[in-house]
Amino acid sequence: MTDPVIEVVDLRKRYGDFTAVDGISFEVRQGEVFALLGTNGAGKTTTIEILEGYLRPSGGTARVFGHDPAERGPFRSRIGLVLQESGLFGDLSVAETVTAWRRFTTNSRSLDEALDLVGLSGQAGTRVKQLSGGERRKLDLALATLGRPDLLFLDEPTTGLDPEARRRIRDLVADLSGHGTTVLLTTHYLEEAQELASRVAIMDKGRVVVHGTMAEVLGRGAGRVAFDLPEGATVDGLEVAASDVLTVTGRSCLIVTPEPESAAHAVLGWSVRRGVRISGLDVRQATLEEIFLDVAQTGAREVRA
Ligand SMILES: Nc1ncnc2c1ncn2[C@@H]1O[C@H](COP(=O)(O)OP(=O)(O)OP(=O)(O)O)[C@@H](O)[C@H]1O
Repeated sequence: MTDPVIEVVDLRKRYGDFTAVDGISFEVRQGEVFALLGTNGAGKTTTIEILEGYLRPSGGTARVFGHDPAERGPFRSRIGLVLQESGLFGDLSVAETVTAWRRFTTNSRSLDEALDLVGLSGQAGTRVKQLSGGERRKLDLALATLGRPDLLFLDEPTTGLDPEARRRIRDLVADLSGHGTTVLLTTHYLEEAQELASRVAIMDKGRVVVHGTMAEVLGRGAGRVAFDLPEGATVDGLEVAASDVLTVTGRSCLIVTPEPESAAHAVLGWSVRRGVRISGLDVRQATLEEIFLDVAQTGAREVRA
């Protein structure tokens, strides 16, 4: 296997007495989209800023392409950044901004290609200060991808965007990843992370509490089996496993279960035996959002997939 693009081992960051990052470890491998998720204040931005070389850790190690991220080496030209706050000159037009950045970017995309990539061609002449919040994020992304980086840090790249713009950015990230770009993504849109990321870490209070491939992480959460009873029927005789929780609200039934397939078998067997014609049977794994909410509610409970 190739060396990891990012390697974090027992990383710590203290601000005075406060520990913002409390001994986290993870790896990001070449070509993957890695989602670093967490509650507000969990320590994601602090971690990213260490990886970007803006902050020094208080302990542990962080390596990017095998280097200390604070080094000013040539490896830095392989990295693109979209920060939560970007400092651009409001009086320049979009085209002037991209043109200025092209001057100090090696192997740069053309102006037209850069704007087309993020859907900003129609705003080439607009001043930066007149862009909407979403258009501004698109410009950030155009600048971050101008030099065709091997590694892209995306800190909440779609915050404030409308659904169509978010879809476009999602497609762009998937496309960049498909062409070998490694992406470290933070977002509060969990369905976005679930769609894009192949691996995920969820942070809470400075610690990584869930970590693994997306399939491993989703497989650890409780799944759902839902169905509707016919008029007048009850769930009498339906036996669920000890780990399952069955809730009946009117005619709607929901089983929360670590084994959704087995629970669905039990429901179907019961329905045939008893002659109860159920409808709307829906069987699914936990979503990333449900797992995230579980983390947020139960706090820092070390779960490693
Ligand atoms: N310079 C600083 N001095 C003191 N505390 C800080 C400093 N920067 C961040 N913190 C604290 O460290 C904690 C982690 O902050 P961080 O910005 O990394 O969280 P986050 O996971 O990115 O949160 P969000 O999702 O809200 O952006 C927070 O409690 C924050 O208040």
